[in-house]
Amino acid sequence: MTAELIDGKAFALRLRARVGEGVARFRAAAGRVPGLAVVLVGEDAASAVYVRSKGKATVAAGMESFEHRLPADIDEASLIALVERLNADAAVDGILVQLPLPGHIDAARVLLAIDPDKDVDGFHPVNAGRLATGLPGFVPCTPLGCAMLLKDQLGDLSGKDAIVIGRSNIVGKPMAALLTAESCTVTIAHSRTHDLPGHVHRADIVVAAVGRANFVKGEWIKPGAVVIDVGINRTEDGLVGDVDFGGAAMVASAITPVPGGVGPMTIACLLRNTLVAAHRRDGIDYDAAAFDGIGP
Ligand SMILES: Nc1nc2c(c(=O)[nH]1)N[C@@H](CN(C=O)c1ccc(C(=O)N[C@@H](CCC(=O)O)C(=O)O)cc1)CN2
Repeated sequence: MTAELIDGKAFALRLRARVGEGVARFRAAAGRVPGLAVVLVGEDAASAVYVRSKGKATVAAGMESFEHRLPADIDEASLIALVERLNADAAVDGILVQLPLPGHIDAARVLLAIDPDKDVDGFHPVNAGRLATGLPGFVPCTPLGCAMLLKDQLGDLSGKDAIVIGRSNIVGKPMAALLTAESCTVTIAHSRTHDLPGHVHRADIVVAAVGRANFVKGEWIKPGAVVIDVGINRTEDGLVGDVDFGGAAMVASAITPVPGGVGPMTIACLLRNTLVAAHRRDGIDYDAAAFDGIGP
């Protein structure tokens, strides 16, 4: 292996510590602590683990955590009614509905019910529009974390050729918008892309978010490229990313591991977004650019 390992776990711990300091300053200025409400529907084991981690991290940063666990057979109207109560709750700065939701619930309708100014996941179409047009809003946590790692690794991203493999609303599209805002030349690749290896081979930055184990091969990577692996695939060999790590690490200049790369950044960025939400709601100045240098 020749690539440098991008330690997302360590970066996330530093970011969480900075959020904790920001919470202490907010508390002194506002006389209250930020609050994050997390809604979990059903018994999905991985989701339950993520929700528990979010609650613990929220409390560790000095914020208040409100956890709502609902049965898998809850109807959509009752879930939306809970979201509306949280929208109106003055102690709640951020609202997050853990995904995936059970099949009988239309996730898009539920996300639409969240007040965009409390949408710390950044999934509401209003926040997608704000990101696309450069207005202040909330950026989804996983791509925000990827962008932070990239800027930390490369500094100025301007003029870099970047490829984002995957076009989901949660990762691919916001990732492409963030890279565009950083003046990269961005290709969004997907299942219909012709000559994917050729596209990847031209990129200085590769962000893989396809959800297929070891999908991106080492020989596709341009020598010296930086590779960000968003995939979390459970296989018989354990947890692996979307990138063939062994092959890619031979040619890339830097690469995120799975686990310990992008994943931990997701929760750290959620705390960061919640702190930003609290500042905005109370009209307290918060220089997000000075804090992490990324995003609106
Ligand atoms: N409402 C949301 N739902 C989901 C999101 C989200 O951002 N908002 N993202 C994912 C799940 N997720 C957080 O919710 C998440 C995934 C992975 C990790 C992480 O730290 N992964 C570790 C490995 C953990 C493991 O062993 O399973 C790593 O990569 O090192 C944190 C959060 C889908 N749903």
